[in-house]
Amino acid sequence: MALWIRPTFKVVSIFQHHPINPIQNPNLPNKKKNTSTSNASCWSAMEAAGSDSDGREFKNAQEMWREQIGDGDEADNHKKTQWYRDGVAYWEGVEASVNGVLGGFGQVNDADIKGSEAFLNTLLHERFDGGGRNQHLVALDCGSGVGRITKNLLIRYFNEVDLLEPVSHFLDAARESLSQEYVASNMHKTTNFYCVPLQEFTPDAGRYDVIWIQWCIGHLTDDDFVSFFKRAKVGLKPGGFFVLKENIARNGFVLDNEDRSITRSELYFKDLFHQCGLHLGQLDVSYPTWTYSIKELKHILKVGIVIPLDCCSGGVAIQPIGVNLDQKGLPEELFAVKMFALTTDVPKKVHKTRSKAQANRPGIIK
Ligand SMILES: C[S@@+](CC[C@H](N)C(=O)[O-])C[C@H]1O[C@@H](n2cnc3c(N)ncnc32)[C@H](O)[C@@H]1O
Repeated sequence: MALWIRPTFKVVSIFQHHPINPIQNPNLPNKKKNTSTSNASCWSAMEAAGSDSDGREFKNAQEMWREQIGDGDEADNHKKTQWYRDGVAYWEGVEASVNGVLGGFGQVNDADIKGSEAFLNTLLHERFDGGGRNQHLVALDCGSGVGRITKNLLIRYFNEVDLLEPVSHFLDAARESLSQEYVASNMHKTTNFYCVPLQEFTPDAGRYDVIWIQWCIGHLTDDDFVSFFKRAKVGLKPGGFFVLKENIARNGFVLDNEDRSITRSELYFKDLFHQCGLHLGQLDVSYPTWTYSIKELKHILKVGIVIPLDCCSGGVAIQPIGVNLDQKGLPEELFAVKMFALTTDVPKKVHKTRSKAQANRPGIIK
């Protein structure tokens, strides 16, 4: 995808609780600083100005969408159909390899998977007893490309993984490479390979513990984004959740004219989540991520703050990831990448007692 890499953008690493700063790159026109809070319901992210990959400015997302797909009446249907055709046609011209689906940045695969694994591992422990080890876990890998995420991550955690991908030569490559994984792990397997796009997919009710959507939601229009998540919610088991991992625009949005996708800002996403009736899940602050030492966490996540729990266990907890975490360790010329855990549960309030906070003694990662 041409646009998931933006060489002209300077990515400044920020922890998720910091407000989004305006674009710092002097090559880009000055954008108005966003003074709103993250309360999506009282601010319409779609009002924010955006631009396209050729440097054209749009007053707001409505203006851009009107131009790209029309106003939604019958006469405009062909425009929307063309939007999706162009997106798939772009990927049909890309080599079926990890490097191909990562836009020539195959080297980010390791950092991406490590960040995702830490995030997933923490979420599974938060949401399921024993991290779900004694349960039959099922995941859906959306816009799976050649099965990179399933092969390197999901197949190790889930008993069954389904893949959804509209580009048939990617899905064929995934099927082939994952058949070897199946031999290696007789407990875990890929089950269904759906060659359909997200906007046409409805999952079986209650099938999935996790629906993973990475680097593909930018192909969906806002309306289809919302209707996809509304349908997909029904596909979650009780306790199940979505992981959405995506590039984040500093402000508004950036349209890619080549592959017909948009990169949305965090506020834009939050506005859409609100429309979908989804909540950013919450993590228990005191959950120890036993699998990682502080040193490893520093390397993998650079989350800013870790809390040593007790000296004997050596466990550490990630300070509330909220659940919306920056992916670290990617080249600076790429867009910032965030991981969101989305649930249908209304978030619980986290009460921190003074004594616990004192006992945990937060330390800053440098
Ligand atoms: C940047 S690649 C990412 C692939 C995979 N998620 C990964 O991270 O390795 C984007 C993927 O989105 C897929 N895609 C394009 N349009 C889509 C749509 N409408 N619905 C679902 N996937 C789509 C492409 O075919 C491609 O495989």
